[in-house]
Parts: sequence; C-alpha cells; structure tokens
Amino acid sequence: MNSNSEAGYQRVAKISAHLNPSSCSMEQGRVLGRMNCRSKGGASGFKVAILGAAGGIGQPLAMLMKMNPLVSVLHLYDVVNTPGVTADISHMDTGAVVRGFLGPQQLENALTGMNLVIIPAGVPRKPGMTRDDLFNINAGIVKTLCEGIVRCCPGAIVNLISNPVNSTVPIAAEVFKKAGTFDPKKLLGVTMLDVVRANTFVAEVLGLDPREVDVPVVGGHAGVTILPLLSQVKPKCSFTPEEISYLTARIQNGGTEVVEAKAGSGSATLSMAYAAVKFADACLRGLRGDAGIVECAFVASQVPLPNSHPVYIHPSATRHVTELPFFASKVRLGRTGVEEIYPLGPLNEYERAGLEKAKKELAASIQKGVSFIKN
Ligand SMILES: NC(=O)c1ccc[n+]([C@@H]2O[C@H](COP(=O)([O-])OP(=O)(O)OC[C@H]3O[C@@H](n4cnc5c(N)ncnc54)[C@H](O)[C@@H]3O)[C@@H](O)[C@H]2O)c1
Ligand SMILES: O=C(O)C[C@H](O)C(=O)O
Repeated sequence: MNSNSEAGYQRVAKISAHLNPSSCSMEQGRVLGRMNCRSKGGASGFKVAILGAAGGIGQPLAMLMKMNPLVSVLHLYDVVNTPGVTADISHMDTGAVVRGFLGPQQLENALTGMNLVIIPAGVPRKPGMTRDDLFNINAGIVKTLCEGIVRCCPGAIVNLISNPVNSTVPIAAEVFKKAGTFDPKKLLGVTMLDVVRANTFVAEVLGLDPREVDVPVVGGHAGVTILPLLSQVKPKCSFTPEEISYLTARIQNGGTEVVEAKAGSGSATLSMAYAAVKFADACLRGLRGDAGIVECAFVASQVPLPNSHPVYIHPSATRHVTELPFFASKVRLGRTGVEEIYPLGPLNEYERAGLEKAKKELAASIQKGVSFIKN
C-alpha cells in the first residue's frame, strides 16, 4: 500500500468508527473519525429501530429496511452479534445511516428518537411446539423492550412480530397502559405473513399471479385464530368446498409447514422478513401522509380507549369489530398510525363458524397476556 492509499484507508477507517458508536472499539487509534465526516446522514426520512436485529428474521429485515428509501436512520439492537451485522449492512450504498447497539445498557440509545420500532426479538418454535409454548420466554423479552419504548420513544409506532402475537400484543398494551403512554393507534401485531401466504396459496389454486390477489386474513396469528376470508378475495372469485378446506388449513398451518421443513433450526425467517418490510413500509407511507393504505394487523379494536386517542371505527361498522379487546382486522394506516378499523364485512356460514372458534382461543390468549403484566 503506498502512502496515499494508506492515508485514504486511515481516513475511511476512522470515519467508519465514529459514524457507528458500537464499532468504535474495533477502530480506535486511527487518524480521522466519522465525527469529521462532512455528511452526518439521516437528513430526512424516518428513524426505525429493529429489536432482535441479529436473529433469523432480524438480519434479512435489517437488510431490506436499509434498502427502503423512506428510512433515514436504522438502529439495530440485539443482545448478541450486532457489531458484525451492523458493519456488514452499513456498507450497502443506500441512504439510511445504520447504527448498532448491543445489550441492555444500549437499549435506550437504540430507541431514543425512533418513529417506528419493529420487534422480532425472542425464541422461535421447534417441531411439535405451539406458538403459546414460547410465551414463558418471549413474554418477559417483550415486556422489557416495551418498557424501553415507554422511556425513550413513547410516541413511536410499534410493529410486534415476537410470538405468540395473540398474547405479546396485549402484554405490550398493558406495559404502555401502566406507564400512561398507551395509544392503541400505534401498537400493531404483525399478521402480514398470514396475508402473504394466503395470497400465494390462493393464487396457486386459481392459477393467478400472487401480486394480483388480495385475501383479507382476520382474527389472530395462531392456528384456528388465523381466519382467511375467502368469500372476500379480490379479484372476485369462487371456490369449491374442497378448495376452501384445503386453503383454510394450509393458511392456518403455514407457520407449522415451515417449522417442520426446517426440522429444528427455527421457523419462517425470510418470508417473515419480506412480510415485515411490506408492513413496515405501509406504516411509514401512512406516517408520510399517503392516502388509502389498508393492511391487516392485530390491533386493539374496542372503544372507548384510555387516554385521548380513541380508535376510529368505520361508521358502517358495529361499535366493536368483535367483543374481544384485540382482533386482527383490515386497518387504514395514516399519519397517526391506525386511523380506521374496518368491519369484518359479510361472512358465509363456514367463516362464521371459524370466527366462533377463533374468538374462543383468542380470548384465552389475550387474557394470558394481560394477566402476565397485571398479576
Ligand atoms: N408474527 C409472525 O408472523 C412471525 C413470523 C415468524 C416468526 N415470528 C416470531 O419472531 C420471533 C423471532 O424469530 P427468529 O426466527 O428471528 O428467531 P431467532 O432466534 O433467529 O432470533 C431472535 C433474536 O432475538 C434476540 N433476542 C433475544 N432476547 C432478546 C432481547 N431481550 N432483546 C433483544 N433481542 C433479543 C436473539 O439474540 C436473536 O438474535 C419468534 O418469537 C418467532 O416465533 C413471528
Ligand atoms: O410458525 C411460527 O412459529 C412462526 C410464525 O408465527 C409463522 O407463522 O411462520
């Protein structure tokens, strides 16, 4: 290396160290720092944190969010391996500035000032387990992370991926209620993977391009609580009774299909990262003020709600989507988060029976989450 290129190398190395606090220890002793760099980055756009960023979902999710032009700052937090993931992703020549945060002592720095927090932290299933079997470990993880959100970015939109979603969302809500920061418009359980799967499987049966298909999936995110509304598929179409039972079972068991295929090495990560980014992008476009953004999500769907931000229910809806305090529905996303929750629409007999089963299991999962914080 000649002296010119050596000087150039030192300049770049030191710039890199200062732009990324978590990598400073690797870079100490070099001449020029990132502090001296002319570009400070993150000028416009949204600030997004991923908690659990070094995991199976977290890594591809971080990569895809780094590619999202709406993101100006991307914070990657985990209890392991964030320096490596951050260094790697930060070299992508896209706009977002990436910073890594490692361990609980850096959680507050990871969260401060964020507009959107995406949480895929927690353990995944192995074959033979239900999502509820993850409760004992993941409930505590979600509680701790949400307490951090209360302290550092109580106004952020939260996209909660960690399972069991039917219980972790009520846990998050209780943590926020306890702190007086709960805004039901801003807490969204991510059920997008159910919609992504439903679009794919329905398209396969109909011989269509999945990008042309839109299947509403309501209820929750576990087994029978996953309720595809095949009578409302767009484009308008009809199914035989055999197709309906095949599709319903495959959509409800999509997660288990992947868990079994992975044979002990985890659950869906790549399709989940894709779904999470699709959903996060919709939330960011809503925050930006784009009109007509409608997606399915597991949200608090009862009014009136504490504090001053009642969720607006579509005028043609009954007052509650169901009698349950949380339910996955089609929601319209806007500048304040969930700005409208759509009613279920007309259900056929098969779907009405599915809804009754879903509600029974959902009620117990929601109560389990609420009790975890209250008791
Ligand atoms: N909502 C959905 O549709 C959906 C889909 C797939 C997976 N999941 C769930 O997402 C979760 C993550 O799955 P995965 O495959 O990425 O698991 P993983 O084990 O590969 O990654 C989880 C990551 O979380 C981190 N983590 C653990 N405790 C943490 C803490 N206290 N703070 C921050 N990070 C912490 C781990 O270090 C790890 O890097 C699981 O609970 C899984 O069931 C949900
Ligand atoms: O099935 C799982 O455990 C992970 C996730 O909820 C999924 O639907 O793929």
